Amino acid sequence: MSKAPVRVAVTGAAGQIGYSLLFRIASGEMLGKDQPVILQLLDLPQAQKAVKGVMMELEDCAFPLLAGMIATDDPNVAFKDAKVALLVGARPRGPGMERKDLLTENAKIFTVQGAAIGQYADPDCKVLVVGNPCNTNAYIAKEVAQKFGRVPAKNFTGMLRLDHNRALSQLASKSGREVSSLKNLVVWGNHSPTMYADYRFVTSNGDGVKGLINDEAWNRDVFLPTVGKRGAAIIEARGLSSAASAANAAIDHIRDWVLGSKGEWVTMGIPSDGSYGIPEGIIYGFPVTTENGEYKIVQGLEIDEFSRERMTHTLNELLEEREGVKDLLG
Ligand SMILES: NC(=O)c1ccc[n+]([C@@H]2O[C@H](COP(=O)([O-])OP(=O)(O)OC[C@H]3O[C@@H](n4cnc5c(N)ncnc54)[C@H](O)[C@@H]3O)[C@@H](O)[C@H]2O)c1
Ligand SMILES: O=C(O)C[C@H](O)C(=O)O
Repeated sequence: MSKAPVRVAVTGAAGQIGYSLLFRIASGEMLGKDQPVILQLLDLPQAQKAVKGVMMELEDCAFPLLAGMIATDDPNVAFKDAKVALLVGARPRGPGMERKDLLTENAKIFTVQGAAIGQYADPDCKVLVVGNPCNTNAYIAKEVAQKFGRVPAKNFTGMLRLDHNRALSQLASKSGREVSSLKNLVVWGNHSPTMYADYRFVTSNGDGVKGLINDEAWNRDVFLPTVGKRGAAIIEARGLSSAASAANAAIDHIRDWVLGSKGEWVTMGIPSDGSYGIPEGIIYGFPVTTENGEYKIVQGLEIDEFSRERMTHTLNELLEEREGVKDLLG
């Protein structure tokens, strides 16, 4: 017997990431090739015509798993009974802008959407915030949703997976090992240039990759800046922020959360439970494994002095961002 369809809400459906994301969700790449989906597409009133165009194209793909679609400019409608919510819609960064320039501009969107999720989404709705600054936007949505006591705080996550994937590719090319052979990477902290891509535990077919690379200066002077500033490099090159790779990371994040990471570490921005000295509630990139729709932080990793310094630096940025939005949260 075929499975009941799952409602997936996607905001910013008319945008660049939306255009890369929706077709992959409808083809079963996110929730599995046997899982029908109903897409609930949210965008601004002025973007509704473009959303209709995307829906026409989705129709023209005749995806067997696409069991229905709606388009709306009302968050209360978009999130109704959603089991997965991808919060993509927000203004992207342009050339020369830092992510924190977007903070107050985009923050208001996430108070409204947090309230809608808190009231109308499925109580087990898994929420991924992609719109930047995504950690703090996820924090806002989580805090607002908690006022309604339905969707738990742990279900609100931010996207660090693009940074994780970027770091994997850099490590594969430096070490000469296949990307698929690399295990146990962590990206700690904020999705911003302060993130700390920590490859101390990475192995490839049983070999330690740090030992294979054996170049501490490369870590500090090439690897960390390349991963941290990759978003800006793409904006510089394309004139637009990353879209297909961001959509790909969103698919990876939700797929692993829902279907399991099979023992492998993945990075998710999640509300801290106090692990590794990160204050509770802050949305911070942690290494997790996932099983049965739940994530668990990988515990017991040694934090050396360099790592602690980097983890504190990215945490401080998140604390500053939290301070910047505290008035919005009342
Ligand atoms: N976390 C990450 O790794 C990552 C990576 C890439 C991009 N991003 C971010 O994702 C966001 C979207 O990027 P994009 O390139 O698709 O942008 P885009 O400008 O192409 O599309 C954004 C869409 O969101 C819509 N929108 C704006 N406000 C909205 C609201 N209140 N409700 C619903 N929809 C709304 C716009 O109308 C537009 O259709 C940006 O904030 C960007 O910085 C994050
Ligand atoms: O860097 C940006 O502003 C876009 C996105 O967050 C990215 O990392 O590509």
